[in-house]
Amino acid sequence: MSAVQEQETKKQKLEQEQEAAQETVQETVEEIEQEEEEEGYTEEDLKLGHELIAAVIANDLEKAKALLEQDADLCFNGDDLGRTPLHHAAEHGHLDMVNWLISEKHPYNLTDKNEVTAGELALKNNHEQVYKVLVDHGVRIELLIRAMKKVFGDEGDDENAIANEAYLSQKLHYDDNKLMDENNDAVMMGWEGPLMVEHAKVMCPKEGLNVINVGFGLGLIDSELQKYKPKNHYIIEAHPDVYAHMLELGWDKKEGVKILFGRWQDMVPTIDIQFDGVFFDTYGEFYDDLKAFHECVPKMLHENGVYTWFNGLGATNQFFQDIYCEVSEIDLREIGLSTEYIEMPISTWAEQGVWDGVRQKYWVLDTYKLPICKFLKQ
Ligand SMILES: C[S@@+](CC[C@H](N)C(=O)[O-])C[C@H]1O[C@@H](n2cnc3c(N)ncnc32)[C@H](O)[C@@H]1O
Repeated sequence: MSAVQEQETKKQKLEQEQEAAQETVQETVEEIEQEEEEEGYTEEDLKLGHELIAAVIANDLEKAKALLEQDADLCFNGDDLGRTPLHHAAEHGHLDMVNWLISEKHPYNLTDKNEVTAGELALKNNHEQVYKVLVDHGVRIELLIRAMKKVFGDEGDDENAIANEAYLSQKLHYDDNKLMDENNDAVMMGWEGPLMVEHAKVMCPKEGLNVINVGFGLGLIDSELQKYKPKNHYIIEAHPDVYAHMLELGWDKKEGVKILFGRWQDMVPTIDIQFDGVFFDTYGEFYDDLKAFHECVPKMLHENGVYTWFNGLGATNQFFQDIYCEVSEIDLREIGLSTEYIEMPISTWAEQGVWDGVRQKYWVLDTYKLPICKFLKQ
């Protein structure tokens, strides 16, 4: 067989495999949709479901296995709180039961009627080992989903760009130390001030450095960075209202400051200097955008420089935050950067009246995990 023929055969085989895999995914999606359509449980389902929950609470693995064989719903959530077997196993700290449930493909991320995850129940009840198993499993699943998206393609990229464009075309307003969008969602809030002080400190520990901030918002981090008299202080900002606000405040006239007005996706490729400190904090973007920015960093960062980013990953759920922080660390390691999370207490978000007039609270955690990324040592 010639090399060309061999390649063609391989290509055909690959195409067949991809088609078969796509069909399997399609079938699974259809099955899930059908299950979702079927409303409520039959009496038999309820009986088996409650028995399964009882077996899980009693840590009776054999009984639980037998019930599953009799077709009990692995994710039965018919109790008052809408908690699944994994919630109950995690709450009671039954490690073997947790391991069995996830081995049976119980999703790790189901929430109850109060948006509580199994992981949070393990954490709240100090079941450290169970919590670690759940976090590790969550990380594995997220990486697997990532790998599948790579193989089968992901429409997410286009959707992300559309969401960011939609944000950028909205009218914004500054209001009482907040930057708000048209829907009264907060783009940036003053309670984040202490976080910005720390980010500035780690990326710009002395005077005369080259620094860049992506996303001006309230200008909190930029005001902090100015205190260290940077030699070059680049700021990328894409929203016309924010840009106009920056000009009103005279940011374009500050010594060393260079404003790049546009999306970072378009501005970063135009930059021809390297930075001692890089900070990233945008809005109307998703994890894939953050990851795409991570990938730009090795070109922008001086060999001894520090890269840090606003860590709002899973910020309304400690369990999800711990999973996404690990996923991010893995993503960053893949592009040659180490990550250390410095934990700092944060309480300003919980002060009286902070969220008044804000449609959706985007933060509930008492600890902030501030990421410090550097080039991995060879
Ligand atoms: C959360 S605020 C930044 C707050 C800032 N760290 C501070 O200390 O005040 C996010 C900013 O990113 C800007 N932004 C959103 N998408 C952007 C993009 N693709 N490129 C550049 N800036 C963007 C927003 O307009 C907004 O000003």
